[in-house]
Parts: sequence; structure tokens; C-alpha cells
Amino acid sequence: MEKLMIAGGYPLKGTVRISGAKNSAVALIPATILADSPVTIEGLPNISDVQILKGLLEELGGTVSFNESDMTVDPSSMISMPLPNGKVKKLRASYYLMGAMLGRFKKAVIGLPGGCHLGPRPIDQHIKGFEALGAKVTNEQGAIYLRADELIGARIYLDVVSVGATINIMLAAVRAKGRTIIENAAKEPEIIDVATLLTNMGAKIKGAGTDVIRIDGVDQLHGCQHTIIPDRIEAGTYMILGAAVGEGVLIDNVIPQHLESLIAKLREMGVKIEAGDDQVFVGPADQMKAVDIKTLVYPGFPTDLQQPITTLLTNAVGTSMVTDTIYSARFKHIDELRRMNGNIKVEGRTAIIHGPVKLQGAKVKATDLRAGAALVIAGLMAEGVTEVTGVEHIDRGYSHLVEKLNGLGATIWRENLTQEEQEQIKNA
Ligand SMILES: CC(=O)N[C@H]1[C@@H](OP(=O)(O)OP(=O)(O)OC[C@H]2O[C@@H](n3ccc(=O)[nH]c3=O)[C@H](O)[C@@H]2O)O[C@H](CO)[C@@H](O)[C@@H]1O
Ligand SMILES: C=C(OP(=O)(O)O)C(=O)O
Repeated sequence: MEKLMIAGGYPLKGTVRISGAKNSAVALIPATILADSPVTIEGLPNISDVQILKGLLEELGGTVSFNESDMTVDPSSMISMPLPNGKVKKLRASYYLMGAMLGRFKKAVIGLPGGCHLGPRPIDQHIKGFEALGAKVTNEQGAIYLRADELIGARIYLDVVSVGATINIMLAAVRAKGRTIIENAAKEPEIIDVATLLTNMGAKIKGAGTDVIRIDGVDQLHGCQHTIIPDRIEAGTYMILGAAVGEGVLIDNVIPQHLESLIAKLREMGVKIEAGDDQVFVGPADQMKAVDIKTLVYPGFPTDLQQPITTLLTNAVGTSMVTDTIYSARFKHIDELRRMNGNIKVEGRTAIIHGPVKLQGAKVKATDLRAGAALVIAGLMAEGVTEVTGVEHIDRGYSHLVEKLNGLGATIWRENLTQEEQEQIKNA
């Protein structure tokens, strides 16, 4: 087990290249199960979620090669092996194995997913969709059993706008008989990316990126080559870092339109941003102003950037209110920021941040992926040295974080946890 050591106070300058999107990658990889010949995905991030999914496809009998960023999956010899336990518990997106395996084999057994603990994260809308397509779904001791004689297209209205349910229903419906219509679908760019891959594989999908998606099922899907979109959340994290401690940071390989809500908020705070075709330049900030933020479904402000921007707001003048409307308990980073001298309180779903304060280095714990990102930003802003444990959460979503930050002029390194620290974590 490792921890991150961060010496604060070094200004960041230069160019950082953004990796492929985690939330696309974790759906694109299971989607390959649906093909009858090899699929190559280019530009994947080298993160633990991707490595774990690679292992899961191998457990199913697939042949997978991965060279840092390009993955080729030959799914032709896969079988519908039950995966009730083990690796599926380590990430949220293992739920996509349900839709993909149901689509191809008409049966699957998948353990309930893991992922970040952000309050309740039910999958009732995924199950509602599978049942509407004709599957029988039961939950037996923490594993979801799915079986269908055949899948038949249906009209499915999502009661909650859900990224996962939208993609999962698409995965199952592409090989169903007839037309499926998903209403009140989520509109995130990752959904369009998955629809693009499926279309390249021979699927018939219209409307991805709008709130009504139409899918006409086909009998067979074939192999293809696909390039993933850049990670808007990783890009947003580096933009926030650029605003926090930058002296001019160029974020390369980004789709600025995916980040309009963040760009608008940073500008409102007084940060200078120049957006190009596939780059965003974040200029050195003078004194930043407090702002209010409400997380919303896309194209609103992403919940996945709520924790990182909360850290930035500790340095803004005035009182900021950050409300998370998507998750009820995405504030575990706040106690840690308080340890670092943050003046923040939480009331219900709102964090109230009084600034500016000078953050101080401390020993802190990342409880989830973006809490980890928030604490890394805090460590780079702080006076003195910050130690961040819980690095395994950060490694789920940030490809080459230490190398990218050091490339920008930060001083950050990994260290093995001492025996005593390992004991403390075990007993906590
Ligand atoms: C792997 C992946 O892509 N993860 C992202 C995905 O998570 P995930 O797909 O899990 O998030 P959803 O969009 O499904 O969840 C949105 C909201 O809907 C609720 N809900 C969801 C499904 C359901 O069946 N019932 C239900 O009530 C959730 O509890 C949550 O409050 O979108 C989230 C919202 O942008 C992001 O924070 C995650 O980074
Ligand atoms: C919540 C996140 O991930 P997951 O859904 O994979 O837990 C995230 O990426 O911020």
C-alpha cells in the first residue's frame, strides 16, 4: 500500500495531456463482449478500473491485449461465466457486464457493483430496463441474476436520469428484437461515445446525447476500431489545479464544449480561461471571488468536479455554497480539508466555504476517487507537506497522476506505507 507525499507551494506551469475518459472506458470495454470478432479501443487511460475490467473479460474467456493505452479484445471464445464475487466489487462500472452479457448470452450473474461511496447508489432503473426488455432479474445474496429467453425491444421511461442505466439498457437493447426507446435518457458525452462504438460495431442507434434514444436491434455485431473521447473530469481537475496554483497551464487533448459549466464558473471566479479547438489555457489567477455551485446532470456542473472545486473555493474571497443535487453524501473530503485549515461546514447537501484561508499540510485520507483529487489539489496549495492515504481510490481514475503533476513543476511522490500506518488503516 502506498501514500502520496506532496510538498506544497510549487507553482505549476506547462502543458498536461489528458487521457481517455474513465467513464467511457469502463463502458466501452464491456461493450466489446457484444461483438463476434476483435474490437480495438485506442487511447484508454491506464487506471485500475481499466485493468480490473481487462481481468474480468479474461475471466469470461476473452483474449485481451493492453499496451498502456490501446486495448484489443477478442470476445469470440467468451462464455457466460457467473461473476458473483471478486473483481466486480472493486468498481462501479462492473454493472455494464449485466447489459453486455444479457445482450450477447441472454443470461448473466454479476455481483452488486463497488465504486465510490457517495450515499445510496441504487440500480433499480437498470433493472427496470432489463425487465422491460423481457429479462427475469433477481437479487440473490448480493448478486444479480439475469435471464431471458429472448430480448424484445420496449419503450422505457427512466424515472431518474441515470448515466449507468442509459448505457446499460443500450448495451442490452442493441441485440434485442425490434425497437427500444429510452426516454428521459442521460445526455453525458460518454453516452455518445459508447453509442459511437456500438454503431461502429454495426448497431443501429439514434439520439444518443439527447433525452430520447432509439435503438433498432440487430442479430450480430462485429469487430471494429474506436478512439475514446478525452476525460472531461480529469481535464477539469487540471483546470482547477491551474486556477489554484498555476502560472499558466495548457490542458491538451480536451473537448472544451464538454466543460462549459466549469469554464463559466471559473470565469465567474475571475480565472482567465482561453478555450481552443482541443486545448484550454488556464491563466494565472489574481484574487478569486466566491461563487455558488449546484451540481446537475449534463450539461450542468458535474458532481465529479464538486469535490475538487470545493478545495479551490477555500482560496476565494467570500462565502461559497456548493450543493450536490446528485449524491446525498459526497462530502467526506470536507473533514479532511478542515484538518488542513479549511473553514467549511456542511448543511444537508450543501458545503459552505468561507475564504480565503491558507491551507496547511497535514496527514489526510482519500475516502473516494474525487475526494482524493480534492486532497491532492489541497496539498499542492498548502504550506508544508501533505500525506494522502487511500491512493487506491485515486488510482481508479487518474492516469499517471504523479508523472503529469511533476511534469508541470509540482513536487509529489509515492511512498510505501509503514507497517504501523498499515495497521492503523486496517483497524480504522
Ligand atoms: C462509471 C460511471 O460512469 N460513473 C459516473 C456515473 O455513475 P452512475 O452511472 O452510477 O450514476 P447515475 O447517473 O446512474 O446516478 C445519478 C443519480 O441517480 C440515482 N440512480 C441511479 C441509477 C438508478 O437505477 N437509480 C437511481 O436512483 C443515483 O443514486 C444518483 O443519485 O454517473 C455519475 C453522475 O454523473 C458520476 O458521478 C459517476 O462518475
Ligand atoms: C463517482 C465516480 O466514479 P464511480 O461511479 O466509478 O464510482 C467518479 O468518477 O467520480
